[in-house]
Amino acid sequence: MDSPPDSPIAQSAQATPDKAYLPGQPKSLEGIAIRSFCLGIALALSVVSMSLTLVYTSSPLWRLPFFMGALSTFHFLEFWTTAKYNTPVANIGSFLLTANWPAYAIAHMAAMLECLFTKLVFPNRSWAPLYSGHIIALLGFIMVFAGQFVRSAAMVQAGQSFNHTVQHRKKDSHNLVTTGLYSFMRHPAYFGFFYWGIGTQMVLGNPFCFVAYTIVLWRFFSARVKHEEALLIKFFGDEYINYKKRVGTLIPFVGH
Ligand SMILES: C[S@@+](CC[C@H](N)C(=O)[O-])C[C@H]1O[C@@H](n2cnc3c(N)ncnc32)[C@H](O)[C@@H]1O
Repeated sequence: MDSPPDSPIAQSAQATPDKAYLPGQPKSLEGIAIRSFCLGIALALSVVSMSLTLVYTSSPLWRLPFFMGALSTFHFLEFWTTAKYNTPVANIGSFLLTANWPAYAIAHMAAMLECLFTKLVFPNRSWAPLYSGHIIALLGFIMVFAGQFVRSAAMVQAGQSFNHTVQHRKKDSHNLVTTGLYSFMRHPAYFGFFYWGIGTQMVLGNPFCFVAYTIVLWRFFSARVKHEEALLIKFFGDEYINYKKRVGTLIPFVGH
Protein backbone atom coordinates (compact mmCIF):
# COMPACT_ATOMS: atom_id res chain seq x y z
CA MET A 1 0.00 0.00 0.00
CA ASP A 2 1.38 3.48 -0.92
CA SER A 3 2.06 5.97 1.86
CA PRO A 4 0.18 9.30 1.68
CA PRO A 5 2.44 11.92 -0.02
CA ASP A 6 2.87 14.00 3.16
CA SER A 7 3.44 11.05 5.52
CA PRO A 8 6.83 10.80 7.33
CA ILE A 9 7.68 7.67 5.28
CA ALA A 10 7.04 9.41 1.95
CA GLN A 11 8.94 12.53 3.12
CA SER A 12 11.96 10.53 4.23
CA ALA A 13 11.99 8.62 0.93
CA GLN A 14 12.00 11.94 -0.96
CA ALA A 15 14.68 13.44 1.26
CA THR A 16 17.05 10.51 0.80
CA PRO A 17 16.48 9.08 -2.69
CA ASP A 18 19.81 7.21 -2.61
CA LYS A 19 18.75 5.21 0.43
CA ALA A 20 16.10 3.29 -1.49
CA TYR A 21 16.28 0.02 0.43
CA LEU A 22 15.10 -3.07 -1.38
CA PRO A 23 12.32 -5.11 0.24
CA GLY A 24 13.58 -7.66 2.72
CA GLN A 25 16.84 -5.84 3.39
CA PRO A 26 17.68 -4.64 6.90
CA LYS A 27 17.53 -0.84 7.20
CA SER A 28 19.52 -0.61 10.40
CA LEU A 29 23.23 -0.15 10.90
CA GLU A 30 23.20 -3.42 12.86
CA GLY A 31 21.90 -5.21 9.74
CA ILE A 32 24.70 -3.71 7.68
CA ALA A 33 27.28 -4.57 10.33
CA ILE A 34 26.05 -8.19 10.56
CA ARG A 35 26.19 -8.67 6.79
CA SER A 36 29.59 -7.01 6.67
CA PHE A 37 30.82 -9.34 9.39
CA CYS A 38 29.41 -12.42 7.57
CA LEU A 39 31.08 -11.36 4.33
CA GLY A 40 34.36 -10.84 6.19
CA ILE A 41 34.08 -14.35 7.67
CA ALA A 42 33.23 -15.81 4.23
CA LEU A 43 36.25 -14.04 2.77
CA ALA A 44 38.58 -15.29 5.50
CA LEU A 45 37.25 -18.87 5.24
CA SER A 46 37.60 -18.83 1.47
CA VAL A 47 41.18 -17.62 1.61
CA VAL A 48 42.09 -20.17 4.31
CA SER A 49 40.38 -23.06 2.50
CA MET A 50 41.97 -22.02 -0.78
CA SER A 51 45.43 -21.98 0.80
CA LEU A 52 44.89 -25.36 2.51
CA THR A 53 43.60 -26.97 -0.68
CA LEU A 54 46.52 -25.58 -2.63
CA VAL A 55 49.08 -26.70 -0.08
CA TYR A 56 47.77 -30.16 0.83
CA THR A 57 46.17 -31.47 -2.34
CA SER A 58 46.56 -31.26 -6.05
CA SER A 59 42.78 -31.28 -6.52
CA PRO A 60 41.56 -29.15 -9.42
CA LEU A 61 38.77 -28.01 -7.07
CA TRP A 62 41.05 -25.32 -5.57
CA ARG A 63 39.45 -23.11 -8.23
CA LEU A 64 36.11 -22.99 -6.40
CA PRO A 65 37.32 -21.47 -3.11
CA PHE A 66 39.35 -19.01 -5.16
CA PHE A 67 36.18 -17.93 -6.97
CA MET A 68 34.27 -17.58 -3.70
CA GLY A 69 37.13 -15.59 -2.20
CA ALA A 70 37.25 -13.28 -5.24
CA LEU A 71 33.47 -12.86 -5.08
CA SER A 72 33.45 -12.08 -1.34
CA THR A 73 36.33 -9.62 -1.75
CA PHE A 74 34.54 -7.90 -4.63
CA HIS A 75 31.27 -7.39 -2.72
CA PHE A 76 33.00 -6.43 0.51
CA LEU A 77 35.04 -3.77 -1.32
CA GLU A 78 31.92 -2.45 -3.10
CA PHE A 79 30.45 -1.61 0.31
CA TRP A 80 33.68 -0.55 1.99
CA THR A 81 34.79 1.93 -0.69
CA THR A 82 31.30 3.43 -0.87
CA ALA A 83 31.09 3.74 2.93
CA LYS A 84 34.52 5.36 3.15
CA TYR A 85 34.59 7.58 0.06
CA ASN A 86 30.92 8.38 -0.54
CA THR A 87 29.46 7.93 2.94
CA PRO A 88 26.12 9.76 2.41
CA VAL A 89 24.91 7.18 -0.15
CA ALA A 90 26.18 4.01 1.60
CA ASN A 91 23.42 1.53 2.38
CA ILE A 92 22.88 -2.22 2.29
CA GLY A 93 22.48 -2.06 -1.52
CA SER A 94 26.11 -0.85 -1.73
CA PHE A 95 27.21 -4.49 -1.33
CA LEU A 96 25.71 -4.92 -4.82
CA LEU A 97 24.52 -8.39 -3.84
CA THR A 98 20.95 -7.91 -5.01
CA ALA A 99 21.64 -5.88 -8.18
CA ASN A 100 20.13 -7.60 -11.24
CA TRP A 101 18.56 -10.23 -9.00
CA PRO A 102 18.18 -13.16 -9.76
CA ALA A 103 20.24 -13.16 -13.01
CA TYR A 104 23.48 -12.29 -11.20
CA ALA A 105 23.07 -15.11 -8.65
CA ILE A 106 22.13 -17.59 -11.39
CA ALA A 107 25.28 -16.65 -13.37
CA HIS A 108 27.59 -17.32 -10.41
CA MET A 109 25.74 -20.50 -9.51
CA ALA A 110 26.13 -21.72 -13.12
CA ALA A 111 29.86 -20.91 -13.00
CA MET A 112 30.34 -22.92 -9.80
CA LEU A 113 28.29 -25.84 -11.12
CA GLU A 114 30.18 -25.93 -14.42
CA CYS A 115 33.50 -25.97 -12.57
CA LEU A 116 32.36 -28.56 -10.03
CA PHE A 117 30.84 -30.85 -12.64
CA THR A 118 33.67 -30.73 -15.17
CA LYS A 119 36.45 -31.02 -12.59
CA LEU A 120 34.76 -33.94 -10.80
CA VAL A 121 33.82 -35.84 -13.93
CA PHE A 122 37.01 -35.06 -15.90
CA PRO A 123 39.56 -34.21 -13.16
CA ASN A 124 42.60 -34.43 -15.43
CA ARG A 125 41.16 -32.94 -18.54
CA SER A 126 41.90 -29.39 -19.62
CA TRP A 127 39.58 -27.72 -22.12
CA ALA A 128 42.62 -26.13 -23.71
CA PRO A 129 45.38 -28.18 -25.35
CA LEU A 130 48.64 -28.99 -23.51
CA TYR A 131 49.72 -26.36 -20.98
CA SER A 132 47.62 -23.54 -22.39
CA GLY A 133 45.04 -24.32 -19.65
CA HIS A 134 47.60 -23.19 -17.07
CA ILE A 135 48.46 -20.10 -19.08
CA ILE A 136 44.77 -19.22 -19.36
CA ALA A 137 44.33 -19.70 -15.58
CA LEU A 138 47.37 -17.50 -14.90
CA LEU A 139 46.06 -14.82 -17.26
CA GLY A 140 42.71 -15.12 -15.45
CA PHE A 141 44.41 -14.52 -12.07
CA ILE A 142 46.05 -11.38 -13.42
CA MET A 143 42.73 -10.15 -14.83
CA VAL A 144 40.89 -10.81 -11.53
CA PHE A 145 43.49 -8.98 -9.42
CA ALA A 146 44.02 -6.12 -11.90
CA GLY A 147 40.26 -5.79 -12.55
CA GLN A 148 39.51 -5.60 -8.82
CA PHE A 149 42.27 -3.05 -8.28
CA VAL A 150 41.15 -0.80 -11.15
CA ARG A 151 37.48 -0.96 -10.08
CA SER A 152 38.12 -0.14 -6.41
CA ALA A 153 40.70 2.54 -7.26
CA ALA A 154 38.17 4.17 -9.65
CA MET A 155 35.57 4.24 -6.88
CA VAL A 156 38.06 5.85 -4.51
CA GLN A 157 39.12 8.37 -7.13
CA ALA A 158 35.62 9.39 -8.23
CA GLY A 159 34.53 9.71 -4.56
CA GLN A 160 31.17 11.45 -4.30
CA SER A 161 30.81 11.49 -8.09
CA PHE A 162 30.58 7.67 -8.06
CA ASN A 163 27.19 6.13 -7.46
CA HIS A 164 26.02 2.55 -8.00
CA THR A 165 22.77 3.99 -9.35
CA VAL A 166 23.16 6.01 -12.56
CA GLN A 167 22.22 9.56 -11.61
CA HIS A 168 19.50 11.29 -13.62
CA ARG A 169 19.87 14.65 -11.88
CA LYS A 170 23.20 16.36 -11.24
CA LYS A 171 24.04 16.92 -7.59
CA ASP A 172 26.22 19.83 -6.45
CA SER A 173 28.83 17.32 -5.27
CA HIS A 174 29.01 15.69 -8.74
CA ASN A 175 32.16 16.80 -10.57
CA LEU A 176 33.47 15.46 -13.87
CA VAL A 177 36.49 13.26 -13.15
CA THR A 178 39.06 13.13 -15.98
CA THR A 179 42.33 12.61 -14.11
CA GLY A 180 44.20 9.55 -12.81
CA LEU A 181 42.64 6.30 -14.06
CA TYR A 182 39.95 8.37 -15.80
CA SER A 183 42.63 9.93 -18.02
CA PHE A 184 43.45 6.47 -19.45
CA MET A 185 39.91 5.14 -19.83
CA ARG A 186 36.44 6.71 -19.59
CA HIS A 187 34.86 4.05 -17.36
CA PRO A 188 37.52 2.41 -15.19
CA ALA A 189 34.99 0.87 -12.79
CA TYR A 190 33.22 -0.87 -15.70
CA PHE A 191 36.56 -1.81 -17.27
CA GLY A 192 37.58 -3.42 -13.96
CA PHE A 193 34.28 -5.29 -13.54
CA PHE A 194 34.31 -6.52 -17.17
CA TYR A 195 37.81 -8.01 -17.04
CA TRP A 196 37.37 -9.25 -13.44
CA GLY A 197 34.22 -11.13 -14.53
CA ILE A 198 35.69 -12.90 -17.54
CA GLY A 199 38.96 -13.44 -15.62
CA THR A 200 37.07 -15.46 -12.97
CA GLN A 201 35.85 -17.86 -15.67
CA MET A 202 39.39 -18.30 -17.02
CA VAL A 203 40.60 -19.21 -13.52
CA LEU A 204 37.67 -21.61 -13.10
CA GLY A 205 38.51 -23.15 -16.49
CA ASN A 206 34.87 -22.82 -17.60
CA PRO A 207 34.54 -22.67 -21.41
CA PHE A 208 30.75 -22.26 -21.46
CA CYS A 209 30.51 -19.64 -18.73
CA PHE A 210 33.51 -17.80 -20.22
CA VAL A 211 31.57 -17.26 -23.45
CA ALA A 212 28.29 -16.52 -21.62
CA TYR A 213 29.92 -14.04 -19.18
CA THR A 214 31.71 -12.25 -22.04
CA ILE A 215 28.49 -11.83 -24.04
CA VAL A 216 26.31 -10.85 -21.04
CA LEU A 217 28.86 -8.43 -19.55
CA TRP A 218 29.61 -6.85 -22.93
CA ARG A 219 25.91 -6.29 -23.68
CA PHE A 220 25.31 -4.91 -20.17
CA PHE A 221 28.19 -2.41 -20.23
CA SER A 222 27.55 -1.41 -23.83
CA ALA A 223 23.96 -0.40 -23.01
CA ARG A 224 24.94 1.11 -19.64
CA VAL A 225 27.70 3.32 -21.10
CA LYS A 226 25.35 4.60 -23.83
CA HIS A 227 22.70 5.52 -21.25
CA GLU A 228 25.18 6.98 -18.74
CA GLU A 229 27.02 9.09 -21.31
CA ALA A 230 23.82 10.68 -22.64
CA LEU A 231 23.20 11.91 -19.07
CA LEU A 232 26.82 12.99 -18.56
CA ILE A 233 26.59 15.11 -21.73
CA LYS A 234 23.44 16.69 -20.27
CA PHE A 235 25.30 17.43 -16.99
CA PHE A 236 28.68 18.58 -18.33
CA GLY A 237 28.03 19.49 -22.02
CA ASP A 238 31.12 20.18 -24.18
CA GLU A 239 33.46 19.25 -21.35
CA TYR A 240 32.21 15.62 -21.55
CA ILE A 241 32.01 15.62 -25.38
CA ASN A 242 35.69 16.62 -25.59
CA TYR A 243 36.64 14.08 -22.92
CA LYS A 244 34.81 11.38 -24.89
CA LYS A 245 36.71 12.31 -28.07
CA ARG A 246 40.03 12.18 -26.22
CA VAL A 247 39.70 9.02 -24.10
CA GLY A 248 38.42 5.52 -24.97
CA THR A 249 36.85 2.82 -22.78
CA LEU A 250 39.38 0.00 -23.41
CA ILE A 251 36.42 -2.40 -23.63
CA PRO A 252 36.21 -3.50 -27.29
CA PHE A 253 33.46 -1.67 -29.23
CA VAL A 254 31.91 -0.12 -26.09
CA GLY A 255 31.21 3.62 -26.06
CA HIS A 256 31.90 4.44 -29.72
C1 LIG B 1 28.54 3.13 -11.29
S1 LIG B 1 29.25 4.72 -11.48
C2 LIG B 1 30.36 4.35 -12.78
C3 LIG B 1 31.35 5.41 -13.07
C4 LIG B 1 32.12 5.20 -14.36
N1 LIG B 1 31.22 4.82 -15.42
C5 LIG B 1 33.21 4.17 -14.21
O1 LIG B 1 33.06 3.07 -14.77
O2 LIG B 1 34.21 4.44 -13.56
C6 LIG B 1 27.96 5.59 -12.27
C7 LIG B 1 27.92 7.08 -11.98
O3 LIG B 1 29.16 7.66 -12.28
C8 LIG B 1 28.96 8.90 -12.93
N2 LIG B 1 30.13 9.10 -13.81
C9 LIG B 1 30.54 8.32 -14.83
N3 LIG B 1 31.66 8.80 -15.39
C10 LIG B 1 31.99 9.89 -14.67
C11 LIG B 1 33.06 10.82 -14.75
N4 LIG B 1 34.03 10.70 -15.63
N5 LIG B 1 33.06 11.84 -13.86
C12 LIG B 1 32.09 11.96 -12.95
N6 LIG B 1 31.05 11.13 -12.83
C13 LIG B 1 31.00 10.10 -13.68
C14 LIG B 1 27.66 8.78 -13.68
O4 LIG B 1 27.00 10.02 -13.77
C15 LIG B 1 26.88 7.79 -12.82
O5 LIG B 1 25.96 8.42 -11.98
